Order: sequence, then C-alpha cells, then structure tokens
Amino acid sequence: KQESPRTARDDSKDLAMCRILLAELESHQDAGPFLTPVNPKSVPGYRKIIKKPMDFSTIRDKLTNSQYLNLETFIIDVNLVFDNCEKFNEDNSVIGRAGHTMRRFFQRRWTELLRQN
Ligand SMILES: Oc1ccc2c(c1)N[C@H](O)CC2
Repeated sequence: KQESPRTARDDSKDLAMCRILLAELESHQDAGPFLTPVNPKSVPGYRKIIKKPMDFSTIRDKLTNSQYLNLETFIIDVNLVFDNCEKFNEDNSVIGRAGHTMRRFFQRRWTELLRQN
C-alpha cells in the first residue's frame, strides 16, 4: 500500500485569503445582521442563549491584530457567526435566511480559493 505523502499544504497565501474572504463577507448584500456585535442590552435573551458572540467587525480586529493562528481558526470564527444566527433565529425569518445565504456563500468561496491556491 503506497504510504500517503507526509507533505504539508502550502499555507503561505492563507493570510491573503482570509483578507479576501472577510472583505467579500463584509460587502455582501446580506451582511447587515453580522457586521457588528449584537447589543445584548437591546436584545432580550441573547446573552443567555449565545455563549460565544461573534461578528465580522470582531473578526476584522482579530485579523488586523494577528490573533488567528491559521486559516482553520479564522474559518471557525466565521462559522461561529452563522451558528449563532441559526441558534437565535427561525430559519423562516429575514435574519435566519440571511445567515443560511451567507454561510453557503462563505463555504463556496473558501473552498474555491483553497482549490486555486
Ligand atoms: O428580531 C431580532 C432582533 C435582534 C436580533 C435578531 C432578531 N437576531 C440576531 O441574530 C440578533 C439580533
């Protein structure tokens, strides 16, 4: 049986990829509910229901301050935005649908960019 080669993938373009992906998320027409942190004072129940709030501006700050170890930890934070949205919103709601649309968009774009790398 041919040993699978122990070669790591080339991660030298990952930071550039995160910057492209985040810019595309921030400028997406359905990005509105995800651009800034939810204000727990103005949304009853949010603080209790959502244990790890996340939004695109927080991800932007973390990326700017080199707080992502790698592509994986960046993708985990972006998916946290959409997981929080699914938990707090009905699928059949404006914000719920926006979350599903954005998650599908993100999933397609990062896999496209990874493949062309
Ligand atoms: O009706 C509302 C009012 C506020 C919010 C939501 C729905 N969902 C967001 O995920 C969190 C903020």
